[in-house]
Amino acid sequence: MSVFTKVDTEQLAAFLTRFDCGELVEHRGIAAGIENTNYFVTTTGGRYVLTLFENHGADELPFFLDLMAYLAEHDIPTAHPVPTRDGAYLTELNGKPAALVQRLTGASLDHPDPAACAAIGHTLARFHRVSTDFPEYRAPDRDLAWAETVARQLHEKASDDELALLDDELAFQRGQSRADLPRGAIHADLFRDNALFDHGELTGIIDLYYACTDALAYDLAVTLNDWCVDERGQSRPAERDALLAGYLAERPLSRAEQAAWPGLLRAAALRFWVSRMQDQYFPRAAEMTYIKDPTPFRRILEAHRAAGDRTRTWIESNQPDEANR
Ligand SMILES: Nc1ncnc2c1ncn2[C@@H]1O[C@H](COP(=O)(O)OP(=O)(O)OP(=O)(O)O)[C@@H](O)[C@H]1O
Ligand SMILES: N[C@@H](CCO)C(=O)O
Repeated sequence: MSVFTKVDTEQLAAFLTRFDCGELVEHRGIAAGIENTNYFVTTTGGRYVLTLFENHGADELPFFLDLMAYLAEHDIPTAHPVPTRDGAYLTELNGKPAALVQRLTGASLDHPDPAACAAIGHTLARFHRVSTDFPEYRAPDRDLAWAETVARQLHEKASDDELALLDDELAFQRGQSRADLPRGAIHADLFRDNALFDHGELTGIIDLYYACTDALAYDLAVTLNDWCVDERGQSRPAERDALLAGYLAERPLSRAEQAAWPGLLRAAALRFWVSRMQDQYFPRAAEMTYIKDPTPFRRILEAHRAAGDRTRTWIESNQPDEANR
């Protein structure tokens, strides 16, 4: 359940007077999500999502909210935050940092078909084309230094074969550099449950609360690892080809990105294998009763390691012509 901070009707009605969004009609808690408190809010003016941020410091929230506004204003399907009458996106409710954002239509897909994968690839590339000019900066908070810190804690808990794989992969990743790769604001967690589809149309990219400034191609690798892999960690080729074709049609990868691609796929698998093991071995408070299985990401990592440079072949041979000249 994901209502950690209860908001009653009176409190919400008073809160909404800070916005030019009409009067409260109804509100109800949203069950999905494990990080924040979310409510669907209907007013006489429209439909919104109210988020009370449970784990983020108020200092990092403007980056996320400004990015959502920036993307929505550049025609990327994200929820535009609603400004208060004073023009602020970030406000406070019940002692928690809070924001009201537009409610998007649609629902996430558990089993996206190639057409949905092409749509997310295409839209992610459009996201990246504009996010390189987003003027704010946020350091990645799930980077290699973070993984190394978690790995040290896992030494007390994880199995010998998990630790051997983890240590070997960390050593490989220490030798990888992103210095030559195009950077910008990235989503960093664009899993299937963070995209909404309505009648086959991609209507929303949500939950930008891991967004940060990092290599664009890494964001593509994160997305591909979730959208195009089955429960056993096996690649789904039709979905993979559609997602990459959708992306590359809009934003070809540079030669440096093509060379880095096998390592980025591994880094993206490592990041979620590590965070899921952290949640499994060190569960946080009550909200973490729903723990996602780390095993698929271990399998994905092993598959990318076994494939070696073969994961680069597809990327190189499917670039639009001008990118390879
Ligand atoms: N702008 C929006 N429009 C429509 N639905 C939304 C919107 N934002 C969130 N939702 C709904 O609320 C649910 C939870 O939101 P979200 O994924 O942001 O939760 P969270 O707790 O912040 O994050 P996490 O997924 O990391 O646990 C989503 O699955 C979606 O159904
Ligand atoms: N998308 C993440 C959870 C939120 O970061 C996962 O599936 O592990």
